[in-house]
Amino acid sequence: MENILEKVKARSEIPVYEKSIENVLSSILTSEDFWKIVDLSEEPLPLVSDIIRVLEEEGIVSIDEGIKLTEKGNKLVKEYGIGKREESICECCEGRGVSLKNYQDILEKFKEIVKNRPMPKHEYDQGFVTAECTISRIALMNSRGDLFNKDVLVLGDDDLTSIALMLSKLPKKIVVVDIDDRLISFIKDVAKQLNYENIEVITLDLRKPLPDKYSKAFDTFITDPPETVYAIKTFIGRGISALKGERRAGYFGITRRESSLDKWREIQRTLINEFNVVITDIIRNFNHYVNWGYEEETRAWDLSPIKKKPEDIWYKSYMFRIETLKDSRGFEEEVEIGDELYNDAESSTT
Ligand SMILES: NCCCCN(CCCN)CCCN
Repeated sequence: MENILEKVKARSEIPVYEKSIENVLSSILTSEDFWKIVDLSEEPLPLVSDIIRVLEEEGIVSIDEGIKLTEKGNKLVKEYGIGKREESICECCEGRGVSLKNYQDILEKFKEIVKNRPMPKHEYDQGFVTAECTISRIALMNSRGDLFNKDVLVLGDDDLTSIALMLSKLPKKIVVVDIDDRLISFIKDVAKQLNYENIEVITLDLRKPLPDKYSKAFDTFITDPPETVYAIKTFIGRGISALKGERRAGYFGITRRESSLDKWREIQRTLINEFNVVITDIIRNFNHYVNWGYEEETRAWDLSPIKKKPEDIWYKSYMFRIETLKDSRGFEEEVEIGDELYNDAESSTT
């Protein structure tokens, strides 16, 4: 195992541990599909690709239709006591911990309305979550008292969470900002169809600070940012600076696909030490992303050992909930960056 670890370290910019290799081997015991192996391993996609390359060089896996252990590979996992990865996800809530029993009518209406939604754009790292996930977000936020009669801010909305919020009739007011005019006009049209007045929909580039009128104006924000350090500051930092004051809530998705645990620790440091908020929830794989269609254009495709588009949902993120306390603060500066907003050593689907 030592020599495998050294070889992967030589190839990858991403921190790699023995556990990273164990996670990949354990996932290969469960599935020979690359996307599923990435999903189960919970290591960043580029690192999984490097590990599989080294395992192939060492004759531990063979790659043809799928990724499989060789005789030598089976001996290795026995020697190291590595077993197959069993997830045991709850069939009822898909692991989210919220029931949609009281949200069935909203779910059906939402599915109907979004049938002709704008398709994901690679340019903006778009990739929307399933309808069940979007409505589960409403159930989750409502369960924490963060929606009823509250002012809610949606920072980036290719998921169309704002439409689910309108259907719920829970918020006092909704403000949606997005960089993509297709989404802005789609959401505006739906608001008109629903005769929903308490919503503002505006085009904004979050590299710039929010307009003053949105500073300290909201009780709750939700966002689903790219996962570079800049994106965490500009999406989540803006959200926090938009909250009215203490004991307000923020929700956002963070993946293991594009963020190593080393990056998770940096993100958590930023939340605790820079923004001075508290993390109240981290719900594993709460967000499930529908395959977005531009796979072949992404680095993930180049890194995949087998050029086969994913069939099932493999890309998921954890839902974080934070609350502000005394002297919590957001991020108000402008950032002069280009695609570093979307790309770093660990990203691969942006
Ligand atoms: N590039 C395809 C997947 C994008 C996922 N990221 C944007 C999601 C917007 N709904 C978010 C990753 C989790 N923060």
